[in-house]
Amino acid sequence: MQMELHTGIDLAVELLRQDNLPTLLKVASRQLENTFGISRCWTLELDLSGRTLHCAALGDQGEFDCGDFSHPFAHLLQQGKPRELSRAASYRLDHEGFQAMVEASNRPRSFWLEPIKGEDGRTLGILVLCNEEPEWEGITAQPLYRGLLTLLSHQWVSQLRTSDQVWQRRMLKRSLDHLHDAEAVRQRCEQLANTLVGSSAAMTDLRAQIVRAAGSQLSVLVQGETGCGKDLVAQGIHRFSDRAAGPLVVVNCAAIPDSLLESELFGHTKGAFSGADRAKEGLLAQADGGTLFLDEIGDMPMALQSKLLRVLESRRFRPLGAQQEQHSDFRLVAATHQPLSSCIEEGRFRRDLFYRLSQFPLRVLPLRERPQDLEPLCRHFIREYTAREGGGPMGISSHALSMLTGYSFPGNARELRNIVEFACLQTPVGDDIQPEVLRLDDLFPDQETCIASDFQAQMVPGVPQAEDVDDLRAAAQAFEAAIIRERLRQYGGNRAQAAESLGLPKRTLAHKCLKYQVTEA
Ligand SMILES: Nc1ncnc2c1ncn2[C@@H]1O[C@H](COP(=O)(O)OP(=O)(O)OP(=O)(O)O)[C@@H](O)[C@H]1O
Repeated sequence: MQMELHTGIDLAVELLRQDNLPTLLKVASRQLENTFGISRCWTLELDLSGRTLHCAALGDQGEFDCGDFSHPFAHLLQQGKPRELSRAASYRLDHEGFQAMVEASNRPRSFWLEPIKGEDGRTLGILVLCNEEPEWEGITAQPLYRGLLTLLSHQWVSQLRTSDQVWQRRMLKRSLDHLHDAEAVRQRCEQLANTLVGSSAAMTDLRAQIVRAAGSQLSVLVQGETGCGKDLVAQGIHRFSDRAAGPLVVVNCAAIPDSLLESELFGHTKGAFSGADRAKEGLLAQADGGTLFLDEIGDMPMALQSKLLRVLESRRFRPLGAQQEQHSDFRLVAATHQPLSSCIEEGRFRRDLFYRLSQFPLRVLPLRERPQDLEPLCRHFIREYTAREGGGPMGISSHALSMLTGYSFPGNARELRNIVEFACLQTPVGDDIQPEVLRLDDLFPDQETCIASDFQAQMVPGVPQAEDVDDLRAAAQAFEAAIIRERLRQYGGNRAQAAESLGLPKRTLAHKCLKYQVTEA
C-alpha cells in the first residue's frame, strides 16, 4: 500500500511537471504502459472544432475524421463510454489510419478504448490501450489507474486553457498589427490622393498599389499612355518608401541623345573620351540611397539595355574610362508609354530586362476609361490655377463637365490640364467654367493649317515670309523650331514647363529639340 502511494505520488509529480500538451500526453502514455504492463498506449487529441482526432505519434496517418465510422473512435465519441475491441473486430475495420495504429501496436489481441473527459463533461480525446491479455477490468478498476486518468484530464484542460490564452493573445496581436497596417496604408492613400487625384475605382486601386510598391524594394514598371500621370506615380513611390529622405533621380531616356545616355547614367573619368575634360559622377551613383526613375525606358538603345540589366543584377557598374567598379544602392522605377510587349516582339526591347523591370508592374488607365476622375481632376487643376494666379473660377458647370465626358483625351490628364487652364483664363473670377470656353478640338488641329495661318499672321525671326516659301515642309519645321526656341527662352530652359505650355508630352518636345538642334540656352 505504502509502495503504491509512493508510485502514485511520483507519477503525479511527473505529470504535473509537464508544461505543454504534447509532452503531457507522451508522458501519460509511457506511465500507463510501464505501471500497468500495457504493451502500447496511444493518446488521441480532439481538435477545437470537435471534428478530428489527432494522434501525433502516428504522423500523417494520425488524423481521424469523427464523422467517419470506418474507425472505432467515431463510435466511441458518439457513445461516450469505454469499450473493448478484439483483434478479430479490428481486422474488419478498413480505415487506413486505424490499421496503421494496429500495425504499429504489433496487432495485439485486445484494445481498450476510453474517452477522456474534462470536469465539465467536454471530451478532450481518447486513450487507446493495447494488450495481449484482455484483462481490462483488472486494470481499469484500480484506484491508481482512475487517479492517473483524473489527473491527466485535469492537466489536459489546464494546458488547453494556457495554449488557448497564448493563441488568443497571438491572434489579438496579429489582428492589431493588421489593423495598424491597414490604417497606415489608408492614411498614405489619402495623402497620395492630394497629388494623384481621382475618385474612380481604378485610381483608388492604383494609389493602394503605389503604397504597397513603396513598402517593397522591388523594381516597378509603370505603363500608360502619354500624360496619364506616370511621373506622379514614380514620385508617389519614392515619397512613401523608406528612401524618401534620399534622392529621386529622374532620367528621361528619350530626351538624352543615345550617344550621351551611357555617360550620363554611368558617369565618366577625366579623359574617358574626347571632350571629357573632367570626371563626372553618373546618375546611377547620384541615386545611391534613393530612387532612380528611368522615364521613357522604351526609348533606351539596345546596347545600353544590356548594360542596365547587368547593373540591376548587382547594383554595380563601371563609369566610362574607370578601372574600378562602383556600387549604388538605388530602387528602380521605370516608365513608358510604349507597349513594351510589341517592342519585345519587334526586337527593340530585351525580354529579360522587361522581366527585371516589372517585378511590380503598375498600369495607369487612360483618362477616357475613368470618366469619374474628370470632375475631381478639373477641380484640382482649377485650385492649382487659382493658387498660382491669385484668383480664378469657382468651379465647372455640369454642362461643361458633360461636354468633357464625351471627349476622348488623347493627351490624357495633361491635355485636360491645358483645357482647364485655358478655360480658367476665359472665365471671370468666381464664375463656373462654361462649355463655350472649353477648347476641345482646337488642341489637336491639323498641324499644317495651324502653322500656315499663324505663319501668315506674323513675322517670326528665322522663318521666311509666306510669299517666299518654296519648301512648305522646311518652312513649317523652321516655324516649329522658332516657337520651341522662343517658348524655352520664356520658361528659362525648363523643358517640362515649355512642353506643358505647348500641349506636348515632354518626350515629343525632347525629340523636336534634338531634331531641330534647339538648346535650352
Ligand atoms: N491623377 C492626376 N492627378 C493630378 N494631376 C495629374 C494626374 N495625372 C496627371 N496629372 C497631371 O498631368 C500632367 C502629366 O502628368 P505626368 O507627367 O505624370 O504624365 P506622364 O504619364 O508621366 O506623361 P509622359 O508620358 O509624357 O511622361 C502633369 O501636369 C500632372 O500633374
